[in-house]
Parts: sequence; structure tokens; C-alpha cells
Amino acid sequence: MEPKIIKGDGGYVLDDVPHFSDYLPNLPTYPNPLQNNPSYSVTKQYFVDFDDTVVQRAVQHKDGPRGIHFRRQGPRQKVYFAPDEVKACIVTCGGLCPGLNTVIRELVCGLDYMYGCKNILGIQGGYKGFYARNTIPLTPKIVDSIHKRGGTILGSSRGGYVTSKIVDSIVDRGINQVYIIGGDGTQKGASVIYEEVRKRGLKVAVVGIPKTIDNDIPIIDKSFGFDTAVEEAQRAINAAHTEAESVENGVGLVKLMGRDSGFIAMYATLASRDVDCCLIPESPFYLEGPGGLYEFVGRRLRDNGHMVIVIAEGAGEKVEERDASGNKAFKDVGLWLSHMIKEHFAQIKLNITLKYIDPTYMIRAVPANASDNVYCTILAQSAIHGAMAGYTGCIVGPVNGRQCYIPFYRIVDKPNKVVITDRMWARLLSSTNQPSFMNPHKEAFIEGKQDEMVLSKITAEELTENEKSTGTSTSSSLLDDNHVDNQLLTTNGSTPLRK
Ligand SMILES: Nc1ncnc2c1ncn2[C@@H]1O[C@H](COP(=O)(O)OP(=O)(O)O)[C@@H](O)[C@H]1O
Ligand SMILES: O=P(O)(O)OC[C@H]1O[C@](O)(COP(=O)(O)O)[C@@H](O)[C@@H]1O
Ligand SMILES: [Mg+2]
Repeated sequence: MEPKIIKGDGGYVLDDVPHFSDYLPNLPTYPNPLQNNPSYSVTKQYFVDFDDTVVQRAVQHKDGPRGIHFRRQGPRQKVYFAPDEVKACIVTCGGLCPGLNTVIRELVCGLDYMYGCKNILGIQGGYKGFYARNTIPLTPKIVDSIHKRGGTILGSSRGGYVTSKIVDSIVDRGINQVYIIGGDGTQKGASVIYEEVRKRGLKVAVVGIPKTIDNDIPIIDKSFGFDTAVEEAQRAINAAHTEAESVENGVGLVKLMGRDSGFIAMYATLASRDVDCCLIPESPFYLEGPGGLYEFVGRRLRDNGHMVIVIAEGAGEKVEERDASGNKAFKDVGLWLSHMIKEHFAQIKLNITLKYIDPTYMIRAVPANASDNVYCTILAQSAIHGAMAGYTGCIVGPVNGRQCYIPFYRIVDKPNKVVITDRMWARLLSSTNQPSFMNPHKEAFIEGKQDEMVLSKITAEELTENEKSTGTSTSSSLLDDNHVDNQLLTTNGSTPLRK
């Protein structure tokens, strides 16, 4: 996908999204029907100015370039579809996520109530449903109360992506608006569907709505369902804490989702304050020796009598196999860590009681909470406004709190990960006061990663790279934090921990 870059004064760059007019000149346009809708026409500012854009980086310097911007979402004065011309379809792909049904509901209701489009199809069972299943009609009545249920009424799947068959099905069914709800894998597929649609010269808008509890979609502030998942994870952490504090030397261990990105574990830890140690894929850890996990567990048990550990599923694990979409599939890291901790303390003859809680699917199978429901509504309406206005080849999502249209190529490039040299991870370390495992003199050895020894030492070049990619300059303060951590852990219990 060729980037569509528009440059302006002072280093202004608009990373624009594709539009029908890029490859289909002279299409007819129509006045936006919202102009006659009493709910909107009284709001003079309702239509978005063509030039409205949103800056990617909120923090700016006096003499710095204005930087990258994205096109602001919202209804335009002109639309590229007459209401009865629209044949829309909705598909949900990948793992479940709180809010999927809300997005489906709001797409159906928004298309009907705002633009008078009544021809809407549900594709069942993810991408393969385009060519292997029948569609179902969707109306506001059918979707009226689905937001109260978890999951997706359309069903979902991994794998089964065949571009030509999907686009053939779009053409055969006369579909001209495709709403694709899914995570990073899904949006990669959506991007290829857009390319094929464009190659065939079709007037079909392809718009993605990013979904994933992992929060691994870059550029956007966060993905829908993430908040709900973090909230639901609190119940597991509370249970682990209650169990741990009720016995002598109690250890509660909670495993949360997060294949490559530890956002759920990090935010659930920050929200809870009962967690003593959070382990995520981005931050290698080691068990033995000074600054290692065993030492820290021993210390917390001595000081507090109990402790809680949260571990993300992808933390320090060896990839066992791949799922149908090609994603990493792991052995249970929680079981492995439970076993290792129990064995270690048995060996040093300290009686501990460890309770392992795995709420994996519980945190994503629930309906969306209030804030995610609002977020899903905004995303669905933004997607509709964009497709009606002729935008395509993009996702919708918030950047610095403002909804934008972001070209596919921007988000399929590189997954969003916790940057351990960034302030948020530093906040977590200050909140739990756990070791950073950044001992510059030690290799972080992770059981199961023998083939892929992970070095905990972060090199100067890596820090500089991180600064470049995040625009932060926390590295030196973090190295200081790390220094303090190591001091705390090598004083053999004599230095009081902050907690
Ligand atoms: N690189 C890719 N190109 C095309 N389709 C893909 C790609 N990666 C994943 N998909 C398809 O997208 C769908 C969902 O992907 P998956 O990774 O399982 O979930 P998610 O979208 O939530 O990350 C699957 O049907 C999968 O086959
Ligand atoms: O067992 P499943 O359905 O493959 O789901 C497990 C995966 O789902 C996730 O929560 C989210 O995955 P996607 O967003 O890629 O669908 C991962 O963290 C986890 O590894
Ligand atoms: Mg994914």
C-alpha cells in the first residue's frame, strides 16, 4: 500500500487514508442525509472540515517539526453512496473481546438511523464465513440487546483467510461497504482485501475496527475491550490476594493474556495495588541469584507474609506451536512458574502455600463495561461516516483522544508493545517495587528459552532506539532506578523496601 503523504508548513505531515476518488474518478456524490436530520442539522459544527487533522505526538517542542497527523473522523457534507445503494457487511475475526457485539449493534443502528441504509449482512464465523457460510441479515431490531452479551453474535475464527475467495464473495453478493472487526492479524487481512478491491477497481469501502484485549495495535490510544479485560482481571487478582494473605507464606499467582504485549498484566497490576511482581514478555526475568525472582519472593514473604505475582502468558516462554492464524501458542507459563517456585522453596526448606489462578478466558468473554460501550459506539459511527464519505483502506481509532482514520499500512507494520524504558513501566516498578531484572552483569535466563538466551542487559544502542521510537528520554532515570533496585536486593534484607 503506497503511503498517501501530504506535506505542509513547519514540518506538517498528513499521513492520509485512501479515498474512492484516488482510483475511481467522477463518481457521483450526494448531500449527506444527516443535513436533513433534526438531531444533527441544528448542530452547526457537526460536519467535519476537510482540513481537520489530528497530531500523532501530543508533546511538541518549540522549534520541532509539527510532525505526523491523521485525518479526523466524522461526517462529511458529501457522501459517495445513496442510502438504498448501500449493501454493507460486518465480520468479526480473531479471539473474543468485550464489546464486539456493541460494535456490531452500533454499525447496524448507525447505518440505518443516520444514513437510512437497511441492507446489512452479517458474515458468520470470521473470514472463512465469506466463502464457506451463509450470511445473516442484520436489522436494528435483531441487534437491539446484543451489547449486553459477551462474545460475538456473528461468531469468529482464526485462519481460513483466502483473499481471492473473500473478494469474489464480496463481488458476488454485491457488497459495497465491508466493516472488519478484528486485531492485528485481521487488519493485515483487511489491508490485503483493500488492495485486491482497488486492483479490481471496485467501489467497495473497506474499513477496519481494531479489536483486541492485548492492546497490541499501534498508533491508537488503546483498543476496545482492553479496559473491561483489565477490570475483570481485578477479580482474579483480588482472589489471589485473599488466598495468599489468609495463610502463612502465601503466594498468589495469576496468569493473564498477552502473547507478545504485556499491557493487560501491566495495567491490571497498576490498578490493583495488591500485586508485588508483574512479569511481561517485554521484560526478561530470571529466577536464581541476586536480583532474581526467588530472592524477591523470599524477601516479600519475610516482610509481608504473603505476595501476589501476575504473569502474562507470553512472559519468558518458549513457543510450542502456532495457531491457525500463525500466532504463537504457548505451554502454560503459570503452571511452570508455580512448579519452579514451589520446588525452590521446598529445597531451601521454607514452607509456602501457592495458589495459581488462571482467569484467561473469563476476562475476554464478558460484555463490555460502560466506558468500552461508549468507545465502541464512537468507533462504529466513525467507521460509518468514513465509508459513506468514500474513505477506504483504513482503520478508525483514537489518537491523543481524538478519533481518526489511519491507513492500514501504519498499523500492520509493527505491534504495539510495552516499552520497558518508557515511563509507564517505570511507574509500575515504582508501584510494586519489584526488581527490574535489568542487572547489567547478569544474563536473564528464562526456563524454556534455552535456545534463545535473553540478555537482560539493555545496551546503550537499544536505549537510544527506544527513545527514538517513543520520543521519551527516561532511559537515564531508569538506569538509576535499576541501580537502586540492585542495591535493595543485594543488602540481604537490611534495606527496607518501599512497600
Ligand atoms: N498476515 C495476514 N494476512 C492475511 N490474513 C491474516 C494475516 N494474519 C492473520 N490473518 C487472518 O486474520 C484472522 C484473525 O487473525 P488472528 O491473528 O487470529 O486474530 P487477531 O486479528 O485478533 O489478531 C484470521 O482469519 C487470520 O487467518
Ligand atoms: O485461545 P485463543 O482463542 O487462541 O486465544 C488466545 C489469545 O487471545 C488473545 O487474548 C488475543 O488474541 P487476538 O487479539 O490476536 O485475537 C491473546 O493474548 C491470546 O494468546
Ligand atoms: Mg492478534
